[in-house]
Amino acid sequence: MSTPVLQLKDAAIYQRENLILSNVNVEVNKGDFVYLIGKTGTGKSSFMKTLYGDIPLVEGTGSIVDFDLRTLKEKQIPELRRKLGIVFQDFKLLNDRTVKGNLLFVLKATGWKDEKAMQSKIDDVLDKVGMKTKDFKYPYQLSGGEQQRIAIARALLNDPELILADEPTGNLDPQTSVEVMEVLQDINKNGNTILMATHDYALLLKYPSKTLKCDGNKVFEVVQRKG
Ligand SMILES: Nc1ncnc2c1ncn2[C@@H]1O[C@H](COP(=O)(O)OP(=O)(O)OP(=O)(O)O)[C@@H](O)[C@H]1O
Repeated sequence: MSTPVLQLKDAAIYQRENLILSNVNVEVNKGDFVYLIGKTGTGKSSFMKTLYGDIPLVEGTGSIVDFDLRTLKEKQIPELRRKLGIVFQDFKLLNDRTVKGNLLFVLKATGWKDEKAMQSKIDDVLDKVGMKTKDFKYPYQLSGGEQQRIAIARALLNDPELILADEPTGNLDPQTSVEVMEVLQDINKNGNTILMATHDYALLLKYPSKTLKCDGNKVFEVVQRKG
């Protein structure tokens, strides 16, 4: 049986008073890898922002990792984000501390206290993204692809029920994009659910999966043709 981790029904998404997407009906189930595609300005980021509580949902219904987006309170947002792993195009690592420092910062901010448990979690997530030997480096000493791997490791720290990746390969060259995509594919195969916004059609062709498209203020599923 499929277990939904995200469900939007007849939802409308606004940026201030501007309607960006309407009649949005979307379901993402546990274990899925789902793409969200669409031309620039069609609402992919607005859609993602609604999911992590940056834009309030004011029309329709929406639930994500057991939070009701319509009744979500400001003070629940950190708790929601703890259950989500969020990966951005521009990595958003803290440049004043090492890779390990970046990961420790998130663990401490989310209530972890036991030093041994934190070290073991850091080793675990860095291993998953193939960066275990680079925990002493500063972000500016890493390539873009390596920085994105660290951002993915950071997203995995609290065993998220859903990973939201907004253009995770947007700042990377094609070869590095494929490498980062391989990491995302691996963690999906290991059971993580991923929703990834992208405009990189080459990745879609290379790694076909369920695809939602934003176009003309709507979101609909597109069927990818084989061959
Ligand atoms: N803070 C804002 N206030 C008002 N309108 C906004 C705001 N941010 C974005 N918009 C508008 O909302 C629409 C959708 O933007 P959004 O960033 O969601 O698109 P996108 O598909 O993610 O594009 P891109 O691929 O360029 O990131 C655009 O018309 C944009 O101008």
